Amino acid sequence: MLIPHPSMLVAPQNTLGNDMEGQQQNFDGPLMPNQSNIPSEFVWPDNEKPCLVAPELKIPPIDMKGFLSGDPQTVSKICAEVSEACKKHGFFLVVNHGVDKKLIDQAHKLIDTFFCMDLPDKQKAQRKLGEHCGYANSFIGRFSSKLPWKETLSFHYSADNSGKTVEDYFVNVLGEDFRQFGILFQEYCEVMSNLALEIMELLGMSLGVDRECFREFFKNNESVMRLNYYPPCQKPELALGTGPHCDPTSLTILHQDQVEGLQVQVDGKWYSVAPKEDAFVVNIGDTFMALSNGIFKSCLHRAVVNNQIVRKSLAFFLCPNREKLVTPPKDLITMENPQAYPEFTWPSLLEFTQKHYRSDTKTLDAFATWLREKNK
Ligand SMILES: C=C1C[C@]23C[C@H]1CC[C@H]2[C@]1(C)CCC[C@@](C)(C(=O)O)[C@H]1[C@@H]3C(=O)O
Ligand SMILES: O=C(O)CCC(=O)C(=O)O
Ligand SMILES: [Fe+2]
Repeated sequence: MLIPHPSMLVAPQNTLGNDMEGQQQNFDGPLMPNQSNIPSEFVWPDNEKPCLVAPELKIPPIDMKGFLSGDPQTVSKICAEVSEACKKHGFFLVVNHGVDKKLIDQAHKLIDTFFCMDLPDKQKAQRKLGEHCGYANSFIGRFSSKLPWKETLSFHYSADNSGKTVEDYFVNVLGEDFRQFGILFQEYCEVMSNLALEIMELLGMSLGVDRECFREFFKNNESVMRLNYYPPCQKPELALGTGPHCDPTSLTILHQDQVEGLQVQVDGKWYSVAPKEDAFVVNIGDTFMALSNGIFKSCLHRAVVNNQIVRKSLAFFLCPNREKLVTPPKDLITMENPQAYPEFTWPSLLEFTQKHYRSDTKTLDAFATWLREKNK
């Protein structure tokens, strides 16, 4: 039986406002950006409080067009840069990516439009306990302390051509008035999925396996798109927009607006990743770390907040189709580097992170223990 991570323990009679029918209620915090004091549930312990000014992490800008059309020498240099970054901290930038700037700008504008709506209208998409899609603020009911200072809207994207999952989500959950939202984010997710598959070719070559190996694996991905909205906080030195975590997913393609906030931990120190309008920040998640047999790293990162201005980010989380077995290509399993993690499917890891464990640097190891216990 897995002992729940301490910060997962939620008082059964829950004094913090969520009804026991599993509806996540709302909590002041990020909904009251001008209040001078912040609820104690949003104050992080001293050892996790943010350092608001962190040295900049120098990560390589990877020229995607240069990779896709470059000569062998260019491709080899790019693969070496990606391999070095992914073995060290799992983050790199992608530039010259071919994504229309207008599409990105429209997506950011719709984040503002949605999160500036009245709370009851946002609550039409209210996320339910145990589910990872929908509208959430405060994350009350998930965690009893160390709450993130943010509002989020998350929804599924399915790469198979069966339908328009994103467009349908917005219309079905929020109504016909949101069809334009759905059309925009449907296109945004399709573009992200295509970019992710190109990056999978790059990661395959950087690991020395067949270029098509991971592209094929993620071809019919069932991914998650998340809109992050970080209201100003009057005590930014006490709070965190997103707490320290490793993404449990496979690959994250993040577009930050022009407000600083993303930080990555490297060798125990926090570094900021400066926003660059023409770049996506790409990072390895736990699932891809397992696929790479531990060679590429899924690393701790977080988002700090400020007391002046809203910060927003668009995060596309690539996830394999639910049927896929996450197990490394045979070439990555050697005597020197035996299989690091038991094989699993993404839905089982997702369930673990949604119901049993708060994501950190040990998620995969704790998940392996949980799987062994479950399968005894
Ligand atoms: C499948 C998911 C769970 C989270 C959203 C996507 C991918 C990233 C995960 C998350 C962002 C990692 C940090 C903790 C988390 C609780 C959060 O801050 O939102 C995670 C998301 C979630 O469980 O809702
Ligand atoms: O908003 C950011 O910069 C990072 C958010 C993040 O890490 C996440 O949503 O997983
Ligand atoms: Fe993340």
